[in-house]
Amino acid sequence: MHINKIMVIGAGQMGSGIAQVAAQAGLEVVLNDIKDEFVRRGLNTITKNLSRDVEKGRKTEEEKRAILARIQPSTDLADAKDVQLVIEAAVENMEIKCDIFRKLDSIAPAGAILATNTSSLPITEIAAVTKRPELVIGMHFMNPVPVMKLVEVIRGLATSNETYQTIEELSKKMGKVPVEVNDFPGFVSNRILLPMINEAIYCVYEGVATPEAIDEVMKLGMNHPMGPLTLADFIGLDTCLAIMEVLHEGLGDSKYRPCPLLRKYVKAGWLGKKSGRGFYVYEG
Ligand SMILES: CC(=O)CC(=O)SCCNC(=O)CCNC(=O)[C@H](O)C(C)(C)COP(=O)(O)OP(=O)(O)OC[C@H]1O[C@@H](n2cnc3c(N)ncnc32)[C@H](O)[C@@H]1OP(=O)(O)O
Ligand SMILES: NC(=O)C1=CN([C@@H]2O[C@H](COP(=O)(O)OP(=O)(O)OC[C@H]3O[C@@H](n4cnc5c(N)ncnc54)[C@H](OP(=O)(O)O)[C@@H]3O)[C@@H](O)[C@H]2O)C=CC1
Repeated sequence: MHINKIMVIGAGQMGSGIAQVAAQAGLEVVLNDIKDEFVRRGLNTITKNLSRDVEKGRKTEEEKRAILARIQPSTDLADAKDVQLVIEAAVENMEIKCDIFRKLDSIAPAGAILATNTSSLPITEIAAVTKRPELVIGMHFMNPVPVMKLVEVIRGLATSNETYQTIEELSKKMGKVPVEVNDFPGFVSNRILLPMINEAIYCVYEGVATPEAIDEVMKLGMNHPMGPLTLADFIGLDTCLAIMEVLHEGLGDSKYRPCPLLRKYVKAGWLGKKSGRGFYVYEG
């Protein structure tokens, strides 16, 4: 299927990044969130990223303007009425995602693909709330989207080969490398990454070392670009907790139990970089 117009739902750190790379690839993008101020915040992030590209000589001012002109703000899901693809990147919450997919199923044209950027939630279950499960798929980008090469493409039980191929091609068009995985809790990326992050949080909880020391060990000792606690703050501690809950419940093994300190931080509203405080404090 040829795709030239898409909707991205959720203008947070992931949604804004996805909208940016899609517009850079020449697609018309409707960027949707529940409040206008969230859409504006997303557009500001995109503008900042593009301005940095212009400063570094990677894009011209004209290219920047053309990319921004392809992104249309929206706070109404009904704007999905003429798109060929929706990529949902709202919060990691099954009820919210199912609600969005139910509504989209009645709004988006027949034949439109409904993709989710979920980090861990079951694609098959999200697909089951629609009457088009063959057109539902996981399209899991990595943070920060403009920089990271991977898109994990997750087939639900009913996802058709045609849907898979369309998303595979589109990921390449967006400058990404698609990797096919099946629908299991946390897929591959977060099945492996999040237990490491959770274990790092246990190290803080049990007083094994300070957050700074733990991050130094993993950066200098394992050559990770960011230590696991910096990365947790970067992902968002609410998202990290949601993923651990999915692994714990979905795989039924106590080795995936979320660290109580992670729960406590999320309850306190310490969500990491996006809220100004997590394992570290962030200015501005
Ligand atoms: C939770 C999930 O479901 C899945 C996930 O996404 S898990 C998270 C996966 N992501 C990671 O693991 C990221 C790990 N961290 C890194 O790779 C690096 O620290 C990083 C790429 C984020 C930053 O790299 P760095 O070398 O430390 O910093 P910096 O020099 O500032 O940035 C490198 C480049 O990335 C760009 N960049 C950094 N952050 C960016 C952002 N948020 N948006 C856009 N571009 C960004 C910079 O402009 C810079 O570009 P140039 O070199 O071309 O000028
Ligand atoms: N953070 C990461 O590293 C990664 C996250 N993901 C996944 O991407 C998704 C988004 O994560 P992320 O961008 O980090 O989260 P953010 O909290 O940055 O952004 C989520 C955005 O969605 C909005 N939102 C909430 N409910 C709705 C709704 N019903 N309709 C439209 N928008 C809504 C939020 O508004 P409000 O602020 O009001 O809640 C917010 O603006 C999650 O599923 C997450 O698991 C995938 C890969 C990496």
